[in-house]
Amino acid sequence: MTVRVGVLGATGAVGQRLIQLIDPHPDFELAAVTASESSAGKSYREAAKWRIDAPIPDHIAEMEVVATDADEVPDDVDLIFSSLPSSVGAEVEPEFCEAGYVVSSNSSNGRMDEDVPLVIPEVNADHLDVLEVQRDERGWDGALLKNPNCSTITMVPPLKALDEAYTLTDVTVSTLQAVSGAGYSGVTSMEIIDNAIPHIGGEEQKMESESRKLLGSFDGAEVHLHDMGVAASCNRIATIDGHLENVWADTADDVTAEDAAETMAELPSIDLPSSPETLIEVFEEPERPQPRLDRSLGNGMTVSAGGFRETDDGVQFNCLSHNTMRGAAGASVLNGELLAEHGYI
Ligand SMILES: NC(=O)C1=CN([C@@H]2O[C@H](COP(=O)(O)OP(=O)(O)OC[C@H]3O[C@@H](n4cnc5c(N)ncnc54)[C@H](OP(=O)(O)O)[C@@H]3O)[C@@H](O)[C@H]2O)C=CC1
Ligand SMILES: N[C@@H](CC(=O)OP(=O)(O)O)C(=O)O
Repeated sequence: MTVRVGVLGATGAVGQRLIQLIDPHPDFELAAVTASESSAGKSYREAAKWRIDAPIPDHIAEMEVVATDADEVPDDVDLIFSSLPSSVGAEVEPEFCEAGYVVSSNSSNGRMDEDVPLVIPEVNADHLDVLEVQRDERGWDGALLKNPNCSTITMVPPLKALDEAYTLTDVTVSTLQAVSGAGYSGVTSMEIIDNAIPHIGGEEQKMESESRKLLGSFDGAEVHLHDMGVAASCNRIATIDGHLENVWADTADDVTAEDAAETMAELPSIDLPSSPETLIEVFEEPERPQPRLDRSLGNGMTVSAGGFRETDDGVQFNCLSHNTMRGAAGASVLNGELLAEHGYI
């Protein structure tokens, strides 16, 4: 089955990654690219400041960028990927859903809404059926599915492994986040070179709330948040891609460093085209994972972990993932594959 797809915000940092993933995708065919009014009417080549180290596929370079409006997207598009600034997403995503489009969104608006599923397919695919509640409540033919924040996505698969085996009680995390997370015009070179910035607006709150929703349970009517405590501290550093995180996970049951590592290495992946064969790559070397060396594992979809150490209440470890692949575009594409597998498109 070929699914015709559109990308909202196709010229941005995440939008370009979406194009890169959709072009060779076995089941998806790109049919529409949207951006702001200032890009509408231009060819994709003219509108996008292409920053990926592989050329823009020729046929996509010549596509016309249209305004981000449901009337501008062909009716035979089955699936929309959204990578808009969240203020724009909050306005237009519901309009697309109301017009009948199924939307897999990477933008942060609505992630904690009770009738919006927030999903990492390898972690909580069962939450997808929140869409039934959403359709009942909102009367949409379309649907809105979200993937989480890129820093949250990095730590949640390792936490899922620990929670299944030892039950998490408290999590503390400190991040070292790449500049691509802020988008192309997010931080200037004068701000970040020879520097680190110990503040990323709203990021800590997202990690603290989204992780509890992802590891929560869905009873068929609502998602109950996990009752663990989560405290986050977020920092921007001068890497291009790849968020590295130091995590302290307290558990109800005793856990050794070796057992924690083994539990993570054994967390299964799933059978979707964009899922990596190994979901969590566990390193024995204490200095791994590192952004430059490990962000591209599993085509940027593998999470890596290492540096395991027992603490008084649980275990400490480091983890890493590619923020624009596993943390953004890859996450949305994987959610699109899940929607197709479950018959939502
Ligand atoms: N970068 C990352 O690692 C991650 C980003 N995200 C989220 O993904 C979303 C996109 O981020 P990113 O790609 O980095 O952002 P960019 O700023 O790089 O791209 C934004 C995109 O949205 C379009 N756009 C901007 N304003 C409007 C508007 N008023 N109407 C229609 N389209 C508009 C832009 O078009 P134009 O080119 O015409 O301006 C561009 O295509 C954000 O919500 C971000 O928080 C989430 C996880 C990770
Ligand atoms: N804030 C993240 C990226 C991002 O845009 O996250 P969100 O999808 O939650 O808005 C970062 O700076 O690395």
